[in-house]
Amino acid sequence: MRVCSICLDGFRNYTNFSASFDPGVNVIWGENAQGKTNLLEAIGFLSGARSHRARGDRELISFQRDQGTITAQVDSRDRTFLIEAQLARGRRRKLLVNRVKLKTAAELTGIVQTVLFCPEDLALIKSGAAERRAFLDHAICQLRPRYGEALAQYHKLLDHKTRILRDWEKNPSLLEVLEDFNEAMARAGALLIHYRAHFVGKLAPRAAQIQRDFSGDREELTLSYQTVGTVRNPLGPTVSIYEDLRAHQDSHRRAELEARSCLSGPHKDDLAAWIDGQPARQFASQGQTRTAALSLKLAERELFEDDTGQWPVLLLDDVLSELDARRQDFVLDRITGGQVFITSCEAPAGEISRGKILHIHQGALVDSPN
Ligand SMILES: Nc1ncnc2c1ncn2[C@@H]1O[C@H](COP(=O)(O)OP(=O)(O)OP(=O)(O)O)[C@@H](O)[C@H]1O
Repeated sequence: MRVCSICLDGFRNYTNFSASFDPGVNVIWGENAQGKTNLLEAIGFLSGARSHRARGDRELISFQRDQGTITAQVDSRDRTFLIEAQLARGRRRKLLVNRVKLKTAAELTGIVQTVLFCPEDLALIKSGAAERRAFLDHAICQLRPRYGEALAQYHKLLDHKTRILRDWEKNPSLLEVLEDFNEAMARAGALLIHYRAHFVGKLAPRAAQIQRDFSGDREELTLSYQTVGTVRNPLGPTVSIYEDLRAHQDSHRRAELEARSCLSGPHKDDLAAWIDGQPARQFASQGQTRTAALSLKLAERELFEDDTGQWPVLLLDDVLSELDARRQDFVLDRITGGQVFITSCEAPAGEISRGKILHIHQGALVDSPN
């Protein structure tokens, strides 16, 4: 899968802009606030018509304009697609593939998939479990639609159960349905745990290998899936996970009523990370944090390829800062397979063996030496 070329008009700080890309590495460099992330965002938009940072299309349209367009030629599944996104203020957006209007943005995900790393992803290592759960959920949802359904159902049930536990003293009749909620949550929760455990089982060795390659065999990254303590075998059949969750609910019933909140379940899961045996959250340096977060994303990308047979397009925003020369070299030269876009504030120090360098200044291409 590769993005061959893109045209942007009225998108962020781009007017009448076009660029073509290499099937390998594309380094997009320029000073601050020139449009590097905007370009990455436009490429990311081709997958699912979503931006990783805008809250709506309005933010994506240039300040002085009423509409903006992204047009791209993409090779995927041995075919060529022309993708067009027409964004307009006060009107619904239009998405077209080969000039045919799409019914849903999800149809784009079948053509282009992307894995994005941005500075906010450092939170994957340094912040609380919620960020890591969101990473797992996002990755597994893209691969397994059934997981997305179970996740949505679980969160709906959790909201209801939270309200029951909060209000039961005022309204004791609510307790009559508590068991039904527990039962349904254990069913959906068992599926979540099953999928997460299998995903992490495949992700962990890949991420560990990538971290070793990155650091010249100096660092060992260990990932471990942490779920409800009474689940004896998260990799086992969902029926036994379900039974363990039910037993756990029974033993915590009184505590939950007293606490008036839902104390445990897969909504508290974590993906714990250690570097050389020390918890990464407390002890990883800036560079190690960046490397570990990136190793997770690169491992996710490999699992995608295993599953679909195509490399997703890799978008790396501001990944090079804080990395030493060896780690920069790994990013620029040793990420193999698939197309990669990397933004940087500096021109690459050395040659890049395969790929293209695009210099961006005020939303325009300055030169492209190779
Ligand atoms: N809707 C918009 N219309 C016009 N300009 C916009 C719009 N949204 C953002 N910009 C501008 O685009 C410029 C470039 O933003 P971008 O985030 O791409 O910078 P960057 O090159 O990645 O910079 P940095 O290296 O600082 O991260 C900013 O000055 C921003 O104000």
